[in-house]
Amino acid sequence: MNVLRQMQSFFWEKRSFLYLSILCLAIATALGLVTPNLLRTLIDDAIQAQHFEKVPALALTVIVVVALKALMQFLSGFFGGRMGNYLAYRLRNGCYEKLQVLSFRYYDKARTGDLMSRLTGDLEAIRQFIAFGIPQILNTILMVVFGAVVMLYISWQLTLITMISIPFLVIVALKFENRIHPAFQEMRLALSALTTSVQENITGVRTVKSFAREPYEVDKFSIRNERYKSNQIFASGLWSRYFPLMELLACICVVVLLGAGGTMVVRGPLTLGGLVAFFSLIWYIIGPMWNIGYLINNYTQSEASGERVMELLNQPIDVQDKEGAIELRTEDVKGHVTFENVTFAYGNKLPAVKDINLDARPGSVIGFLGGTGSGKSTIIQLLMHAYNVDSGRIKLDGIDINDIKVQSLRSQIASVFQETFLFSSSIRNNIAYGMKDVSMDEIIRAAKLAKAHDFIMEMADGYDTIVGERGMGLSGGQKQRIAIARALLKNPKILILDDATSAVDMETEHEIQSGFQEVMKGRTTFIIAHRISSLRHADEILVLDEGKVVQRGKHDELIRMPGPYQDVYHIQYADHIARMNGDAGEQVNS
Ligand SMILES: Nc1ncnc2c1ncn2[C@@H]1O[C@H](COP(=O)(O)OP(=O)(O)OP(=O)(O)O)[C@@H](O)[C@H]1O
Repeated sequence: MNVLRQMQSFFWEKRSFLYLSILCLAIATALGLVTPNLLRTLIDDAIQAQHFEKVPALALTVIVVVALKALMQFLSGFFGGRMGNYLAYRLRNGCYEKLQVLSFRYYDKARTGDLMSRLTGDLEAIRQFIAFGIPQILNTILMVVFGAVVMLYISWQLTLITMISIPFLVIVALKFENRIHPAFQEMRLALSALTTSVQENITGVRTVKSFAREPYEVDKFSIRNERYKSNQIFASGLWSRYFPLMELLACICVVVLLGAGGTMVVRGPLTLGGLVAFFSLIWYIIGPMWNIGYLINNYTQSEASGERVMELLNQPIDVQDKEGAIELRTEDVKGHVTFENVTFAYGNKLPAVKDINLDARPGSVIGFLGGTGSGKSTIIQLLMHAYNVDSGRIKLDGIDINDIKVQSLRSQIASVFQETFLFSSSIRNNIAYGMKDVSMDEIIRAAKLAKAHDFIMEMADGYDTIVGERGMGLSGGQKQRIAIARALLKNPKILILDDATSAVDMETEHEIQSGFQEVMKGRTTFIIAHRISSLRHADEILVLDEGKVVQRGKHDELIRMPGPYQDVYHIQYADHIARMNGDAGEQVNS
């Protein structure tokens, strides 16, 4: 119920649906109690008293009551369904919006499958509970309470016998619930393992095939499938034992009641009509009793689902706008980036970057070089305010980025990452991603600068070609060129190229970079590269090792300085250096 209270804001606007659903249900329950009484009147006052002229009117009343009851049940389901759908719709939107604003720190730990199941399975459980669970629980309470009152009115002795048998029914229902609940949970886990293996197999189909692991994958799937099957068989075994047992208990109760009730009719304190009415009421009470286990299960499951959804919605946002944060005006932004003694660690790990200082003047190009895990990407993430720094400050045009609205800061930055993500949409939409009112000419211009135009035009549908999930159907280099076009179209003040040209050949890299130089004039650019050729023209190169800057300077200075930069240069330019030395030797000899 606490969860429901937390969800209040999501359904409060349409609470009238819930009230209407409950009202219709209460009317349906009340009408349900009328039928046994009509039966009693029919038998006692019409048939036994031989007033047969009353029969048509009574029969008609029964039909009207039953029809009205059906209408009320329909309306209760209709309004409950509306309410459940509305709540699920609002929660789904709320969760998705939350996913957009959650910080990178959350995504570092989040699992895709888990988030997907919150937005689908858990929301569906909540919807079902609101639409059907709540009305059913109320229905059970109303039926048992009102049914018992009417039964007491007919015969307190028979009611007493019924009440003695009810605890047995409830105990069996709860025992069954205790066993079926873990079985269902186990079944959910088995199903989730099964779907994960299908999902991973499809996503990683190339890896599976290249390692010829198909038989292993089939075996893995078979084991999981077997587990799911066993769980299902176990659960259906429980069901098949439960219902006959409940039926048996109910029948014993009916037999005892028949004996006692029959004796009472014979001896006189109960009329025949009263006995028939009592018996139809018995099923009125026993039916909901059978469902008690299911209802408790439904409630606990939806509560757990509600908690999982609320946990997502209540997730603290690590990076968010401070009160009074500034909205940057694009035309005023110059792109002057400074890092002052910046240190940052992911979680409880050792710092990923330590004491970083840099001063990137507007329009300058800053390069980063360093081994894997040396902290290059982390510096870029911090500049985008993906995480809060642990100490030090990052400034844009002299303003601490903590004082700038996150969206406003990021809208000044365009990045091309090592791994290009393309959406399953047209190439045109992928290039124009996140931009409004972009003309086709602008898209083509950006694609030409990124050297993507020619290969796009070779495709059957050109810019309207739909790329598959994650850019399937395009080569790594082609994907990267589309990502570069996307960044160029944004025309940012700050451009980040995180190993952006790693998937294209040297010649294309050179071509793209000459395009960059043309377009990036007057913009601050950060380049992470493993190839020295990408960094040659940088105004300053920072060489990183284990999160610290170990060398800095321009290319020409660094190649003369013994150290990691020179080592990399020697490795990458061995041929060139040998050739240069050869030429120099020949010149000396001649
Ligand atoms: N999301 C993360 N959560 C926890 N630790 C991380 C995360 N991202 C990076 N790290 C750690 O931070 C350190 C620096 O990583 P970073 O990605 O900045 O290196 P890099 O120089 O860009 O490496 P590469 O060239 O391989 O991309 C590494 O030790 C890495 O394991």
